[in-house]
Amino acid sequence: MSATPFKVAVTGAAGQIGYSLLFRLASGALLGPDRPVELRLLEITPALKALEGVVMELDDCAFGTLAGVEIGDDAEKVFDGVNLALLVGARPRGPGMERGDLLEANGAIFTAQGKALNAVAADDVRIGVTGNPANTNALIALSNAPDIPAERFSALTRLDHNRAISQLAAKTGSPVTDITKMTIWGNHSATQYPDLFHAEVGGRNAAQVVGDQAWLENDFIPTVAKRGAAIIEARGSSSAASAASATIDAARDWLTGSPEGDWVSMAVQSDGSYDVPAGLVSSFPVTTRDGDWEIVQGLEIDDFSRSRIDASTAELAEERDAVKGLGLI
Ligand SMILES: NC(=O)C1=CN([C@@H]2O[C@H](COP(=O)(O)OP(=O)(O)OC[C@H]3O[C@@H](n4cnc5c(N)ncnc54)[C@H](O)[C@@H]3O)[C@@H](O)[C@H]2O)C=CC1
Ligand SMILES: O=C([O-])CC(=O)C(=O)O
Repeated sequence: MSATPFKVAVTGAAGQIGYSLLFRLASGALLGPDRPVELRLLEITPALKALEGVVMELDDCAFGTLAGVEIGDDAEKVFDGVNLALLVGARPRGPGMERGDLLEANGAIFTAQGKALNAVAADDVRIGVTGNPANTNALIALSNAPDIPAERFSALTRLDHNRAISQLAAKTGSPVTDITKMTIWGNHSATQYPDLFHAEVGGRNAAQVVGDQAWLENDFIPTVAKRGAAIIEARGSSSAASAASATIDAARDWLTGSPEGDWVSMAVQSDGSYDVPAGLVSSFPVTTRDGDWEIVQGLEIDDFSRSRIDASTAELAEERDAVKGLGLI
């Protein structure tokens, strides 16, 4: 076992996602059984007591991979020397709200946390944003952390990616392990574009295997894009365990590499690839290796896909303009 613990910060650690995420991190789901993990947990002051209870439960699991836990309400202390920061803490939406409605309420959190990471995180830090609106929160955080390379920030669209895989597997009667090359383009919002034209089922083109454009347009895309709202409607609160699981999937693949011959979806700052305006944090197909990512190049984008990608990135541009107007970036 490598002796140096990998330091992982989690914000909003006493929340719903935190309650699922922390136990997976502590049990080695990120880097396996041979790498100890130290947890640094950030909460707002009134939630620290609840967080103490969660830490008691973490102790009670006696995880062999958990090298230590620190909690606090001071971002500069909690983020000191962290190798990975999972920014989860933010107010979730309720019924009838869109994720963009959270921009103002949550934007200030990511300004402060970007600054704190800039000041004290480890040189190799990677930052994954789960708190909504995730893409624009990531843009706020990276804009407030000028000394951390922008490519160290990403926002979570892996949950959408996993949802799309699950829907396609059910439709085609295939195991999820047969589905590859899934892509979520754009914003983690109802405008996102889950793309079946480049996905594969058992190595065959998914759109052709499905052979049903009406299902693709009227069923698959809206089911994936509105899954968060459907869960809020059914559960009374937003997805938590699946969001925690996707947060781990995304961070693990970022740090250890995407599967050979496949790719994953991550929202990263656009370099203008696929005519997504440079600077926006938008979801792309990416391959990852050793903590770096690369946008998959050369995919052919037909008119249908083009209009969907453009609609979602137009929404991201509006969100960027709104946070600019609020002085957050
Ligand atoms: N990107 C994605 O796929 C998904 C994102 N989400 C988002 O994740 C976020 C968290 O969701 P839940 O855990 O269900 O919410 P929750 O309300 O259960 O927990 C959020 C926690 O964040 C804490 N918090 C608030 N401000 C903070 C700050 N400045 N610093 C540290 N902690 C702070 C709160 O005290 C609370 O404990 C929400 O924004 C939700 O919309 C949820 C599901 C999927
Ligand atoms: O829908 C929400 O507000 C929570 C979320 O991001 C998701 O489940 O995708």
